[in-house]
Amino acid sequence: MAVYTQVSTEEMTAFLHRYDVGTLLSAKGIAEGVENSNYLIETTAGRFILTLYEKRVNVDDLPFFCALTDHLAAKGLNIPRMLRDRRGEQLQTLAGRPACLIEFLSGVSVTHPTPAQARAAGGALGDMHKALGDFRLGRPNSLDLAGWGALAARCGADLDHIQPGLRGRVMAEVEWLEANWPRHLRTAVIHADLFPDNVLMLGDEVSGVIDFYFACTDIRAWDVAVTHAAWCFENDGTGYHADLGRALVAGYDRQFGLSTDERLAFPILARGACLRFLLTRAWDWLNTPADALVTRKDPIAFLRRLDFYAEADPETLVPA
Ligand SMILES: Nc1ncnc2c1ncn2[C@@H]1O[C@H](COP(=O)(O)OP(=O)(O)OP(=O)(O)O)[C@@H](O)[C@H]1O
Ligand SMILES: N[C@@H](CCO)C(=O)O
Repeated sequence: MAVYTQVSTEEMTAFLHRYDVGTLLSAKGIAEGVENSNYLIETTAGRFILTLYEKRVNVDDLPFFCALTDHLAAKGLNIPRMLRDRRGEQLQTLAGRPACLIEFLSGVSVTHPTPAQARAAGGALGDMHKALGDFRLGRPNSLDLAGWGALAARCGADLDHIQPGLRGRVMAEVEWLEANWPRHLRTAVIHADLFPDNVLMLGDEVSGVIDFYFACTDIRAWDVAVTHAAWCFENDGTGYHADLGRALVAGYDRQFGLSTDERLAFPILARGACLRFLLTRAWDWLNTPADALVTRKDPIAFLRRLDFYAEADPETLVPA
């Protein structure tokens, strides 16, 4: 359960008084998520999400995330806005943490997507990339190729405690990606973490995209590769579902589209995506405090995906 920071009822009540959102009826910690503390708040005016930003979110980046979500919501996409208090402020401090009150969107995250749902997710990603065409801000990706190398070095020999031989495999992959990374591809602002748990769905429709806290400027097609790796396998990384892969890319192509160069580089981008999640999960696996109410995610599930992409043929994976 991702509640790292406990907020007392008194603190919560005083916090809500800054906004025009009625009075507190209930506040429950949300079990899903690993990065931030999230509460579902019910007031006399409706439902809201309260997020307290933890470890990986840099407070200096919060204005970028506010501007990004405002931009996408203004374009009519189903993106929850970070609400403004009576003084017009979006960013707050609560229980000693940076915090935001966020619009609640209906919908559920799917655990076993159907091809129709994967197509809708690909379409939502394409819509986002289209809507970001005129977004002028940027944010460097701290979890890019250089960041993966640095994180791998910080995990060091402890990687072998997760699985014998993992350190050597990871270091070889970092080296291979450094030699082969498609640096010529177009960059843009991307979501960079579009896992099924960050997409809210009603039936086969996307009712919301959440969790923009890894959004950054990087290779745009890498966002498609991250989404592909997140949506098209069993949770443990076994069993690639080609029907989901085809549907997701078709949904994306319909709304935005991959170039020939992006298709050719897709397995390399996907290997980079797998390494990114393998490493952040490995770091969390090795460093999550014993008293944190959070379920650690399995790094090896992304090693299995990496093995798949290392053998994959771009023509089959993302046919034109
Ligand atoms: N705006 C929203 N409307 C409805 N539900 C939301 C909203 N924001 C978050 N949630 C719920 O809270 C859960 C956790 O949110 P979120 O994924 O942002 O947390 P996180 O700790 O940043 O997660 P992650 O591990 O995916 O990075 C989501 O799975 C969803 O159920
Ligand atoms: N979506 C990520 C967590 C956020 O980095 C994962 O499943 O590992």
